[in-house]
Amino acid sequence: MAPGAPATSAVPAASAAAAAGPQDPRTAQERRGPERALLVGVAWGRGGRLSFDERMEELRELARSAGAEVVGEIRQRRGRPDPATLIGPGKVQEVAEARRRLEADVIIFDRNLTPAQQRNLERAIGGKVIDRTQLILDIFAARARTREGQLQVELAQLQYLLPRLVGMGEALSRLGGGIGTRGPGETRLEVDRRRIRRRIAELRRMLSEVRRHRAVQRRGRRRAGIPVVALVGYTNAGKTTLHAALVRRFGEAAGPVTAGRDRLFDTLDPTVRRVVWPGVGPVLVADTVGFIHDLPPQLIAAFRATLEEVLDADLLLHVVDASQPRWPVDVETVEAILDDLGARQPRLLVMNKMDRVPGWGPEANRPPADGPVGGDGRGAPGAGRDAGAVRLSARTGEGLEALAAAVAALLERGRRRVTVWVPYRRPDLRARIHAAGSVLAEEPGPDGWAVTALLPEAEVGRLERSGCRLVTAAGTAAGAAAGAEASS
Ligand SMILES: Nc1nc2c(ncn2[C@@H]2O[C@H](COP(=O)(O)OP(=O)(O)OP(=O)(O)O)[C@@H](O)[C@H]2O)c(=O)[nH]1
Ligand SMILES: [Mg+2]
Repeated sequence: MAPGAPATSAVPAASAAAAAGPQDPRTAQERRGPERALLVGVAWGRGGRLSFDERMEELRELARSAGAEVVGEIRQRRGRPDPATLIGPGKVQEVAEARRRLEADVIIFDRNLTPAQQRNLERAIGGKVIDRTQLILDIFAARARTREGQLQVELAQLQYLLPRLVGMGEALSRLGGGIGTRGPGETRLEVDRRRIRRRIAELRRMLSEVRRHRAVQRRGRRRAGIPVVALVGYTNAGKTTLHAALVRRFGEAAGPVTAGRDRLFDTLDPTVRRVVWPGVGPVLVADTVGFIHDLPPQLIAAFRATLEEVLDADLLLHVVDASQPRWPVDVETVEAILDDLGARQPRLLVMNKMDRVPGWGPEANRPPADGPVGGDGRGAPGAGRDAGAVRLSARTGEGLEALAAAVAALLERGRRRVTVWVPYRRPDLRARIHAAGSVLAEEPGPDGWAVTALLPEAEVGRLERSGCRLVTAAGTAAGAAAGAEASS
């Protein structure tokens, strides 16, 4: 690979590109389909929890999910990263040559680049260089559907961009239209930076407005007292597929359910659907954005509010792609992010895609007679990360009953299912029941409400002392209403 060698290439698309000529104003995409990406991986020290291969495989998936075609991959192992260019100078040359040879439109680094490293690399390589964070931001930008999601992504992008605007034109021209376009002088840049800061402030204002609105919705939901179960987990674990399966199986009315797609970060905005959970009653099931290792900090910050809303749930179903040997690492990654977000509620591990695990049958889930459900089909229950997990296939629906039972048990844990009679003159007590537990049913009687709810034991005693009457320890709403009438 002599420097300056002619850009001969075995790639058929090259001839189309050559025919288009250097003056062709069309973008790479218009000329020849997907953007051609060259991946660069760097490993140093003992590496992280994922192997080099696993990280590069994930980068490949991310690039594919962003709509790019991966045309090559270059790796380097080093004692430590080069402060100026991350990879060594010789490797930079190799990447520059590969870019020309493979006619790559974009070089994607597996590691996050400082603004200076990115600038140095773009100069030396002579093409667009982006890092993993920017790749993920691009995917998010393409996926955001709700207004809040779009505002959050734009905010994260601008926050990422701001420190990269220092004395450079490439980053600006990369934006295409919109904020600050190509070839600015220093003065122009100053203006653009100001405009970006103004836009960031504006986005923050709009987001807080949207969030106020969400808070109102959430309060309404709390008042309704319906338990919320949120599906969380690594990207591509099968959350959306499981969400759809649950809605199909337990949903009230058949509505449009979107199926998950095999691409990373397919779901960006939380989707909440109401189902009737066996043994529990109405339950809201929320599908959420997937997590990934080394999640860009800008994105955590931007999506914090959305995630916190979801983390308000009564129970988290942590969905895992159990068909991947690396699943324990993914579990750790997700648990760590949940801990960071301050998630306190019970979590149930759901080992998904079991249809791909040889030798599995849904009977591997022990009957939910007592205690945590699940059990290891292959090893001793109670041992390892998957202790107490439920195994299922969201795709085939096998194992959904075991999940249903496990969730019902967890939602009732530490709470008692009671029907209490609340006199009409004590709306405060009715409000207290709503605040303290999950209301399953309410029926008006001649002189009070019969409220059936899952309540903490202590709260049941407090209510009795305050003038509520326990109608039945457990029973149907209809029976409770009859009881309330009889006792009035
Ligand atoms: N074989 C098999 N494939 C599954 C199963 N569940 C999901 N998948 C596939 O896995 C891929 C990802 O599924 P999704 O439901 O989109 O995953 P997700 O967790 O919602 O992903 P993000 O929204 O990107 O975080 C899709 O191609 C699904 O068809 C399963 O039980 N078995
Ligand atoms: Mg999804």
